[in-house]
Amino acid sequence: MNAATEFTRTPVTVTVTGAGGQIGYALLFRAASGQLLGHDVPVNLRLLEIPQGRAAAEGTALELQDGAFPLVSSITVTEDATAAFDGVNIALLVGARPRGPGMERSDLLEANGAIFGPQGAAINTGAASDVRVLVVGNPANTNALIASAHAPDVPAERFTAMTRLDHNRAVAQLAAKLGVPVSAIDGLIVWGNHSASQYPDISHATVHGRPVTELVDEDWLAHEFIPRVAKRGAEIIEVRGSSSAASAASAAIDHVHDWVSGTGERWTSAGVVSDGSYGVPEGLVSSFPVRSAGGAWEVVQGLDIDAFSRARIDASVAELVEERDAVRALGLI
Ligand SMILES: NC(=O)c1ccc[n+]([C@@H]2O[C@H](COP(=O)([O-])OP(=O)(O)OC[C@H]3O[C@@H](n4cnc5c(N)ncnc54)[C@H](O)[C@@H]3O)[C@@H](O)[C@H]2O)c1
Ligand SMILES: O=C(O)C[C@H](O)C(=O)O
Repeated sequence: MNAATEFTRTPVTVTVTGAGGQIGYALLFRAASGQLLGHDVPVNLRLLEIPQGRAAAEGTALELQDGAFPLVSSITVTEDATAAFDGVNIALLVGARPRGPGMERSDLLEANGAIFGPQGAAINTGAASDVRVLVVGNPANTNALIASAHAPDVPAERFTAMTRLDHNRAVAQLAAKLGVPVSAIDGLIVWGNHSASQYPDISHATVHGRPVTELVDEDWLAHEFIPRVAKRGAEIIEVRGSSSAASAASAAIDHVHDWVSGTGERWTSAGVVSDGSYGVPEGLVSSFPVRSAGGAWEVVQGLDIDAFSRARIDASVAELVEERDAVRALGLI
């Protein structure tokens, strides 16, 4: 729509599913402004919706046009996954089926399998060779596993799940407790599933280079910090009346930006396919401590895991194994 005539770079194609929803509304404007991929990178924005969400996505597209973003090369709204993912470089899979009244967890997995399987297949067929996928829609880790299983020609490490919101929440809680800016904290980790079983781990974290474990007590850690971070999604729903949206969009921007641009020596957390590191079964999409270099995530290796951490990592990974086994039993992977 807006011709990015002054940019000589080929536009990067960014597809957002669930584009008519809350997160889509917050995410697309930041992608349009250059915060996702850089302030010199033009973008083609593809907005994928289902019929019920189409009008909202069309409205968002009109507002994106009205933003007159110099980096936006084109805006397309579609209900066709094949068209949405044709040539896609960055796929942000946000649209998902929320748990409805009377729905069991297996119903939720099955309903989302029907979304993420075909979307994975459409990515397999049409995506650009450098495609990078971030799954935001819940249950994010297992949805990423499903999508990846339907995209055998795309390297599994290109499918990731968002645990950056959990990471950011943990950093913010710790910074508030210690009375320091968030930028002073490094080495924090979120392990496992994006669910209440996740383990926000401070045992390797530093503040201004000093170990955080010297500054907080175990009681606060076990009874305040860990449950507060792990249940923050529920707290937001209770206070706000709907689930986190702008903070989730912000975390998605952080995840993709760091993936593409690199983290340097700093760590963050991301749901990535396990290579067996830290005893997490190979092939599961689990949250790990990661750095990004050369456009690829790498798990930070060689960390000592104490008994307190081991038990919590194992519990969250056990939940991921259960989810994987459930979607396997349903024939979704
Ligand atoms: N990983 C995280 O940290 C995190 C954080 C917050 C929310 N979430 C999850 O993100 C998802 C989206 O949240 P939201 O607040 O934007 O929800 P929302 O209900 O406002 O929007 C979701 C949109 O997805 C659309 N949609 C459903 N199925 C689709 C499909 N097959 N293809 C394309 N679009 C489809 C719906 O029509 C709707 O417009 C939810 O699953 C939520 O639980 C994850
Ligand atoms: O917890 C939820 O259902 C919403 C989301 O995953 C969140 O972490 O805010």
